[in-house]
Amino acid sequence: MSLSTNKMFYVSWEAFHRATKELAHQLLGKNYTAIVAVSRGGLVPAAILARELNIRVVDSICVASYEHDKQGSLRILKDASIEDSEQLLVVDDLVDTGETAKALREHFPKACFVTVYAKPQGKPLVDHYITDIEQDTWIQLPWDMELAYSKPLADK
Ligand SMILES: O=P(O)(O)OC[C@H]1O[C@H](OP(=O)(O)OP(=O)(O)O)[C@H](O)[C@@H]1O
Ligand SMILES: Nc1nc2[nH]cnc2c(=O)[nH]1
Ligand SMILES: [Mg+2]
Repeated sequence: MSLSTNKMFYVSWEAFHRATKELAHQLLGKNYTAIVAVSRGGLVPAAILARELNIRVVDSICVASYEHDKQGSLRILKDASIEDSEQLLVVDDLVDTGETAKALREHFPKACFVTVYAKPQGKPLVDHYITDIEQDTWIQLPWDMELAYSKPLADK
């Protein structure tokens, strides 16, 4: 979905950290040995999961989604150098339409694909996620926001 919706789900750094740690709890004890972060959104949860699960091998795959007529296809700008395996965690911040997840699952068919947030359309494509978000809601992530003054209600 695009940012045309006015339903927003605002995520603070603290809430993002808490939800990602909850994801780490779900993955603990499963013996993952490496992480591939789906850049850019997956970089932040990947760092948190690497710390919590004591995983020191962390790589990234850099992708860009096409817009307009080629919607759904994904361009790999830089591939990961880690091989696909059942001990590999592929991490993204969220799944929306599922197009990114679909392409990454094809790229890493053995790996475990996880996100922090999932919308209904993309949910079947993730192995683990923490928070359900409605399809028509835009997730505002903390790195896309800044603190700003808010007028008192009486002045609005
Ligand atoms: O399920 P989908 O509809 O494919 O959407 C999910 C993808 O969209 C966002 O990335 P985006 O392409 O905005 O780029 P970024 O991570 O570089 O910000 C998000 O980080 C996921 O990777
Ligand atoms: N920040 C953000 N990026 C997205 N990419 C696809 N869906 C979303 C969303 O809801 N929020
Ligand atoms: Mg992304």
